[in-house]
Amino acid sequence: MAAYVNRTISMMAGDGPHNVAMNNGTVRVNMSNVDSPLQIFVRAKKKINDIFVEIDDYVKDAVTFMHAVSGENGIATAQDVANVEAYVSKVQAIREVLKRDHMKVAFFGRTSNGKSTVINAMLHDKILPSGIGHTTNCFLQVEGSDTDEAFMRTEGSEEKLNVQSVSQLGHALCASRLQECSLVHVHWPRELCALLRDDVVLVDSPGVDVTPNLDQWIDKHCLDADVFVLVANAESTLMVTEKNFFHKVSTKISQPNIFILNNRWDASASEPEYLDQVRSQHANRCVDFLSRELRVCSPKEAEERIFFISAKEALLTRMREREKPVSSPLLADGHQVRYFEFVDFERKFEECISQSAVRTKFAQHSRRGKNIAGDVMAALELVYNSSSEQKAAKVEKQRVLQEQLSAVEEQLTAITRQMKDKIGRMVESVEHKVSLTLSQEIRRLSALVDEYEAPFRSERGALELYKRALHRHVEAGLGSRLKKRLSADIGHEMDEAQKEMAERMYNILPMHKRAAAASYIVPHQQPFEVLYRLNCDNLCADFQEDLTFRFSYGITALIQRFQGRNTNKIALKNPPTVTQIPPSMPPAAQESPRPAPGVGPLSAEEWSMVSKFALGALTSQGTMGGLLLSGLLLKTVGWRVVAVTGLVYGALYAYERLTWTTRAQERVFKRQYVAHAGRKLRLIVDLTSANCSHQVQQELSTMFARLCRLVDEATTEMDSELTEVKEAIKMLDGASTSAKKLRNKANYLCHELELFDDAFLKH
Ligand SMILES: Nc1nc2c(ncn2[C@@H]2O[C@H](COP(=O)(O)OP(=O)(O)OP(=O)(O)O)[C@@H](O)[C@H]2O)c(=O)[nH]1
Repeated sequence: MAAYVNRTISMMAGDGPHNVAMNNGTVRVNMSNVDSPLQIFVRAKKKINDIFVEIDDYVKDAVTFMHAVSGENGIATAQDVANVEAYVSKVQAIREVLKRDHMKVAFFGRTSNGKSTVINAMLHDKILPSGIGHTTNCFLQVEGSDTDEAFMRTEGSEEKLNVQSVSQLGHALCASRLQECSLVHVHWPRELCALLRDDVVLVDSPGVDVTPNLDQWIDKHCLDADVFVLVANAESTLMVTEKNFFHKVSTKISQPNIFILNNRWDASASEPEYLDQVRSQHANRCVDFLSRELRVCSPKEAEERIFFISAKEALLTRMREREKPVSSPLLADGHQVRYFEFVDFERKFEECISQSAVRTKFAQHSRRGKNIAGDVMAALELVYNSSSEQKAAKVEKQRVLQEQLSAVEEQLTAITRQMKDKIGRMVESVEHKVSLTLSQEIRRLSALVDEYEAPFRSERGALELYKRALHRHVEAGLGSRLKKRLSADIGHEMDEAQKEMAERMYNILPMHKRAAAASYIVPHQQPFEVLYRLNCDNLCADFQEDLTFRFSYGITALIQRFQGRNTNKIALKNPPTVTQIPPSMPPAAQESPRPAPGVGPLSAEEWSMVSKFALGALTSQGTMGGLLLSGLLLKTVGWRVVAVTGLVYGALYAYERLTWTTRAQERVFKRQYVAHAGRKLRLIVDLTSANCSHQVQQELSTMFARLCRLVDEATTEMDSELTEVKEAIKMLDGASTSAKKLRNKANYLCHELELFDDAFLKH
């Protein structure tokens, strides 16, 4: 009772939630809901919706990111992507639920206690059918419509029905009755009602005394209700059927918020003498019911949830206020107090439903939002760690590659320089060796020619055949000798040089390229052979033998011998260079007369003139010279000495003439051939040795170039690998930065949800 008085005084003083003004006995209530406790729910809903929009964007960004770092990039697996992707639909589902989230209040009570009238009063309009007897046939849910249009829909149907038909459909007396458990949605323009505007949904029910299916009701219509209002009849008292219903509710719902309205309190105006006692009796029973029987609140809290009202008067007042036509009689005494209590109920109800709905609906959303952000953050954390680890590994690989690359380049430069020097030295050495060996072989050319033993005939045709065969013999003999002396030696040196080259290159090559270089280290199957061409046919094409018989002691031979000795003396005074004349010439070669023009006491021309003169003088018979010379000799040595000398001379001549056989001719031929071929071969010593050294240079340079190509391929591979590594580092850097940003955004979202909890859930 004290609470009732205090509440009434408070209301009268105008410090209630709605501004109240008295005007000619009519109560006016400010319809503005700016200060309404329902705004807590409205603001909370808006806030959590906004946060979930951000979570939605965040999860989509995370999915895009995960796709980008999966697949070829290999930072995230397909499973990681799928895990994050699953949150997109989850967030969408929560957003859908959030859109539909509202504050639901369900009205229960016996038939004709005035449930529909209470709802109509709260909505400031006569929306639901009411009347004496059993009126409400099914569950009627009044909710806000986003349009100006008022309409209704039956359960499971999208068809919009005229709202006027609610009085038929929901009326128990209507012919087309619905099942009592079925639900009819009544959509009423939000702008016409503050409660609906603030997402409050009011559910009217048939009387709890008209059905045995209370469990079905509860399962279908009560589990998501934030507040229950028991509309009792103040003219009687709480009935067992009503109590039973709420006992069932409290077994299925933990700590339901229950308000008890003792309606029809206007009846007390006709019996004012028992007003306080009846009120006190009702109040005590209700407090006892809530606190002791149902145990849903303390007795003190229960006192705050029990009201004595007249819904009929409240509705009438509000209809008048809105200047709606009403056919109601004059209001009974005390109607203002009852109206204030009705308003007080609304205020308490709003506070309760707002807080309850925020807690029951948004707490779980907030929790799920944090879980989602946390899970996505964990997935991103893994990506961040993975990308950071991979990046560190790539940076290390980049460092190693750069070091390898510069080491290979440095070593290649050094090896190239050293190999160039080595090849140069080898080329010089081979040139010298070939030159020396060929010269030595030329010196023993006479032995080689003497070894040739084909039958010799001086006839022209046979002689030509003999010459050609001799050319081939010399070619083959010289060739095999050179080959024997040079190839093995130079080949060995070549092998050693090539082996060294390959080994040094092998060491700077990466492992997978070494096999190719290793093939060069294996000694050659075919030994290196020096290639040269001694074409005696061409070389000695101008060889012209002279097989004419010449007496050794003839005047001409003597003069020539004398001339040759002098020439030799002259030649010895002016020794030839090594390349011109080898140090030890074969005797046959040395016998060959060589003119030495412009040296000595007599020039070659002078000697020629003298010999011609002498010959001319001695060989022309009957000339004055011959006579003179004969006379001079006879006079000086006597005719006997002349005769003996002539005899010996003639004998010598005869001997030589007789021994001028084919064999002797062959010897002369070979001597002439050796002299000529030796001279010609000496001319090609430099060329041949240069060719051989060039061949060696080619061989070594080609192999070195091949090895360099291997190194080049390796460095190219390393370069491209380095480029790939750099690109991977760039990608991983971007991935870890993005993962970090997204991870931080999850922290921000969790923080936002914490702020939401602080603002709306922790009071
Ligand atoms: N005197 C008086 N009559 C009321 C009050 N509230 C409702 N009534 C009347 O009681 C009758 C039943 O009201 P309803 O609102 O239809 O009652 P209900 O609980 O919805 O009834 P059902 O829909 O049948 O369950 C109507 O004639 C109302 O005018 C009230 O506070 N005082």
